[in-house]
Amino acid sequence: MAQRLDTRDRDFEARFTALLGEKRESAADVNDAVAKIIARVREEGDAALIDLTRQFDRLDLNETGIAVSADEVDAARAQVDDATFAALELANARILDHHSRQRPGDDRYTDDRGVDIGQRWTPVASAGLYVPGGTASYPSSVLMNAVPAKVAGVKRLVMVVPSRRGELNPLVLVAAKLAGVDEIYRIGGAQAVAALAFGTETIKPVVKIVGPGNAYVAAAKRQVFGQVGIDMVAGPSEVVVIADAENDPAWIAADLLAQAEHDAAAQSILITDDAAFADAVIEAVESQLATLPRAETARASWDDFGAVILVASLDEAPALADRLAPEHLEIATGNADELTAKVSDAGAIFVGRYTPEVIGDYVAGTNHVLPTARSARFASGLGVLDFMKRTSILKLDADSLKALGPSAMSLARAEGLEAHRRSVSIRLNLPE
Ligand SMILES: NC(=O)c1ccc[n+]([C@@H]2O[C@H](COP(=O)([O-])OP(=O)(O)OC[C@H]3O[C@@H](n4cnc5c(N)ncnc54)[C@H](O)[C@@H]3O)[C@@H](O)[C@H]2O)c1
Ligand SMILES: N[C@H](CO)Cc1c[nH]c[nH+]1
Ligand SMILES: [Zn+2]
Repeated sequence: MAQRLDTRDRDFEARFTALLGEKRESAADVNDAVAKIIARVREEGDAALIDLTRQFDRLDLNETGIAVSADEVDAARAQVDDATFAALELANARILDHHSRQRPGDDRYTDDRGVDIGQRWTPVASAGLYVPGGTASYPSSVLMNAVPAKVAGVKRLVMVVPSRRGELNPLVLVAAKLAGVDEIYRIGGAQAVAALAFGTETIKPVVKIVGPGNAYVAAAKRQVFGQVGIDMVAGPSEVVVIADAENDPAWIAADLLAQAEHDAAAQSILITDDAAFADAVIEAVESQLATLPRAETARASWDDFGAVILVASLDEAPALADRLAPEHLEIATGNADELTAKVSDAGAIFVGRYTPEVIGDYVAGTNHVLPTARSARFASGLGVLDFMKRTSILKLDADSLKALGPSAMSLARAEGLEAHRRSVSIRLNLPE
């Protein structure tokens, strides 16, 4: 069962601090193994991909080819029923709509010294999208990663997805086509990340790699950073639910389990001001676990990392939420808007009793790739800006150079950089 805390207990601060410091990811050191895999892909290219895929995914790429063909993608549609396809189309359209609003604007103006100054946004030339395929497959994550890239204007979008024993979820391929992915390769793990970063005979390198994955994928992304850009390294899922006693305990229990079923290392936390309601939610979690297909995973997550925090007043909840900085925060209280305004550190906030986090996972339109492990204190969810970069633009004429140049020369002299000083003075015809 989840641990219980009460802000009125004398040991609360110590226990809450321990909860914040908890490491939920495997401590196993995968870095050395990943470094070796990356080195092999750099040296041997496709041959390393073929060998490592045989070893880790039990698939012979000599038989299937590394690339997924357009015919295979088209054939996948026939394996998806119409209702599921319609749901995918709705999700795609809403994610597209919402992310279109994130497109940044360029800026160009002339300041009071006559300097023409501004900034311009351009997309990265190519992006690699890692789609996990080890233990579960996530068509929704294909859309969440690919759509913002398309909205940003990325010209070449490359997807990698492991195909264990040759199996590929047809909905993943259908989602890739819907979102406009250009190339798909049936490889996974650190070798796929290395191929995207350095290229092989078959795969041209990309300039940015995004997408969630297991510890090997995360370590590989960290190791290739610099050669390519990466998004955040998102870890196991988490949710904090702030709820008053007016909720149906079964609804709140369902929300806690929706996160717990992702991963044994996922974390679900309830904050409430009513002890009897807390008991009722815990009871509902137990009864729902009895019929949950992924009960083993959800049970492990709830028992090992779940928590129920009792507060004297819900006014205490926003500060606790900020300290937890969760990936997802649900606020199911009568004054949900008021509490929402008081929280600043959360990846995404779901406001009110009728906004389960799961709607954000699939069809709301907001992105479900969000910062975990308290990184919402400094990071944001995946969005259009992750696929763009900003270039500043300056244009001076003789007069504006005369207006600004002398100050630049003074600062250059102060830094002992004479060539810098001369680069200005030579244009202003000033003496050496
Ligand atoms: N935050 C999100 O939005 C989000 C969404 C979906 C999934 N996820 C997370 O992504 C992860 C997916 O993990 P997964 O394992 O199912 O799939 P995965 O595709 O990330 O990993 C499978 C690959 O791992 C490599 N691998 C496995 N064992 C290895 C070993 N011993 N040595 C070297 N390489 C090895 C293999 O190459 C294999 O192809 C989960 O933790 C899940 O919670 C997060
Ligand atoms: N909740 C996950 C992100 O934390 C995303 C997801 C995909 N499918 C279902 N849920
Ligand atoms: Zn989810």
